[in-house]
Amino acid sequence: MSVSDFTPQPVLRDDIFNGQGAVVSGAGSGIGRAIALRLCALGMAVTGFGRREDALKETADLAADMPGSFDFEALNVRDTEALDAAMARSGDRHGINLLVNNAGGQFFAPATKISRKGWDSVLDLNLSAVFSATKSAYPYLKAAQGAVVNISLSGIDRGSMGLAHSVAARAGVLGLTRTLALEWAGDGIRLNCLGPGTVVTAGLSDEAARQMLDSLVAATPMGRTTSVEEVAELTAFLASPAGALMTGQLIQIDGAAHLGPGLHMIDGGSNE
Ligand SMILES: CCCCCCC/C=C/C(=O)SCCNC(=O)CCNC(=O)[C@H](O)C(C)(C)COP(=O)(O)OP(=O)(O)OC[C@H]1O[C@@H](n2cnc3c(N)ncnc32)[C@H](O)[C@@H]1OP(=O)(O)O
Ligand SMILES: NC(=O)C1=CN([C@@H]2O[C@H](COP(=O)(O)OP(=O)(O)OC[C@H]3O[C@@H](n4cnc5c(N)ncnc54)[C@H](OP(=O)(O)O)[C@@H]3O)[C@@H](O)[C@H]2O)C=CC1
Repeated sequence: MSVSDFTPQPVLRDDIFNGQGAVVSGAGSGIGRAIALRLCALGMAVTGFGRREDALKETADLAADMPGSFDFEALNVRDTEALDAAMARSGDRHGINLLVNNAGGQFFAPATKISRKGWDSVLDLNLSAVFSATKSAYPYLKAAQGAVVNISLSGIDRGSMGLAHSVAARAGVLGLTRTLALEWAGDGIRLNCLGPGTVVTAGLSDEAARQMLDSLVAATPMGRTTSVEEVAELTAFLASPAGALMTGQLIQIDGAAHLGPGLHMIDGGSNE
């Protein structure tokens, strides 16, 4: 098994985001925290969203000496009213040059074991909340000619055992991303999806996930997991002038897992 803590060589100028603002959901842990910290290191004023105030506070402590800044709002992204109000506060404070819709997750279960309520919960978190956040950030993104990065999964085009709800939601996000890339191109707003492969975070730390890890790595042609820093660097790249003509894309950062023998065939649930 090869779990990666690979840290990419920085490729962006240290002050590239000075004077710019971002919102990152799920910034209190894992991928979202790594993205928030990288943006702060590059001079961005970042607002983090998440339900757990203590986790967001830890991110704020880690960002304390960085050139940018980190403030946060403890909220549930599924609460549209709270989301709209927090987005407006952040936008009014420092503008929104970048929105990162990272908060998300699901449970592994075969479709026969997913109740309608379970389906609705996963769709609400991983699709509808992304729509709400993006729509509510629109005036600020337009003013800044900004960018949106939606954190998705790799391999959503070929399905994934045990993830019917989540793959359907992420495919919906890709459709939304491409449609808004067309509708908002005239405003100078760009939207892209990033599809990480397996990333070892708290979200993948339960016993079932740990047991799957060897198989997940074995099904990844490049033979290792994706590090949170790699996802963060690519997010920053997409927000930078280097990504100026990139929009409507799903970029899979997964060591070719989506092409390989079958991350998607590893069964996280069982019909029994
Ligand atoms: C093989 C390829 C692998 C590629 C790697 C993929 C790696 C992906 C990793 C990650 O995504 S990391 C992030 C991980 N973190 C999480 O996933 C946690 C996220 N979970 C949640 O936020 C919530 O659990 C939820 C899924 C959004 C549901 O929230 P809600 O508060 O609405 O839930 P509940 O009210 O508790 O339950 C609603 C409904 O769902 C049913 N349910 C919950 N868990 C299961 C389960 N394990 N199996 C079946 N059903 C489940 C629950 O029973 C409720 O339905 P009813 O029973 O009331 O009908
Ligand atoms: N780890 C992996 O292998 C992969 C992960 N992903 C995706 O990357 C994203 C980040 O996952 P990862 O960092 O691994 O896992 P984490 O569980 O560490 O991160 C999920 C984050 O989302 C936040 N969140 C979840 N639900 C809500 C909600 N209703 N309202 C507000 N915030 C919420 C959580 O904060 P809080 O609990 O405080 O609300 C948490 O910070 C997710 O969308 C995940 O599906 C994609 C591919 C692979």
